[in-house]
Amino acid sequence: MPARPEGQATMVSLALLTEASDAAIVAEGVSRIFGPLRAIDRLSVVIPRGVIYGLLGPSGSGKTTFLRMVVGALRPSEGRLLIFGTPMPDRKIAARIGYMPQSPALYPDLTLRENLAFFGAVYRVPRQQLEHRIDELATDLDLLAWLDHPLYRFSTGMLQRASLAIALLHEPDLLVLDEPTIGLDPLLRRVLWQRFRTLASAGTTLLISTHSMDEAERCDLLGFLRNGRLLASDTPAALRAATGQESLEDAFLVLAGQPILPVEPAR
Ligand SMILES: Nc1ncnc2c1ncn2[C@@H]1O[C@H](COP(=O)(O)OP(=O)(O)OP(=O)(O)O)[C@@H](O)[C@H]1O
Repeated sequence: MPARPEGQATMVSLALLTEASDAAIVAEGVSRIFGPLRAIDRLSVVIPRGVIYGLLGPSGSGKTTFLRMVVGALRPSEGRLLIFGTPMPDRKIAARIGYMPQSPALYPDLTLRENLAFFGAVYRVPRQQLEHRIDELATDLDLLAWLDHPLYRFSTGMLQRASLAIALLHEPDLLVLDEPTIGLDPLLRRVLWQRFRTLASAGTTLLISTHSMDEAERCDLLGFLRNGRLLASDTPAALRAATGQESLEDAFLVLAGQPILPVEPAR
């Protein structure tokens, strides 16, 4: 009875095709090779639009390398990487992406307003919109009182928010954030995550790298990365269920083939 299985196969591949063609990010066997090192090793994933996708992995697992390929700053050594259906790197698509690198790339001697105006010109935000956008972002990110102060006077948390404001300036469709809340206090983390959720609800796709299990729990979808390989990619609940673990940390260890050591009771 070949007709039915064939029909089913067609339906499945059509479903995959539709999912992929509509996706924000499609990676097909993407690698990035530095000399003898495969920093990203044949990574395949489909990330739909309007979700928060977390990339979780230990230091050196390849998170930043993957993010840099997504924003077009690095070329894949192998495979295909499509953003909104277009192979990267591509200038037009890059203009639809907001990137917040791990260390804020800002001008410390300029005021926040001057930094925002500079990047606004780089992103070609129309002049008549720019002033309004600067005020809006400074209000949303609680930086209004600091708009005319130079950045060298800003705390770490304020710099993180300034960096996020710059990534959001041109209202990107895809926001790529490299450990955006590292070193921030819990209240500020919560504020930023509320902001991320609002953006996703409005249709923005967010790709966020993190070390933190607590943040991983807040993502719609999660990819576990280790030694450049994507070990699994699913919802946090599905990853826990598939591994039979209660915590994402233990789910990660199971998928990484590492032993789960008992936690020492507090003294
Ligand atoms: N330009 C480069 N040249 C050579 N090796 C590189 C380069 N960029 C990254 N690597 C190596 O690739 C591997 C992955 O690095 P990457 O920065 O992507 O990891 P990461 O998961 O983001 O780490 P962290 O959480 O510490 O930021 C590391 O071994 C790193 O040393």
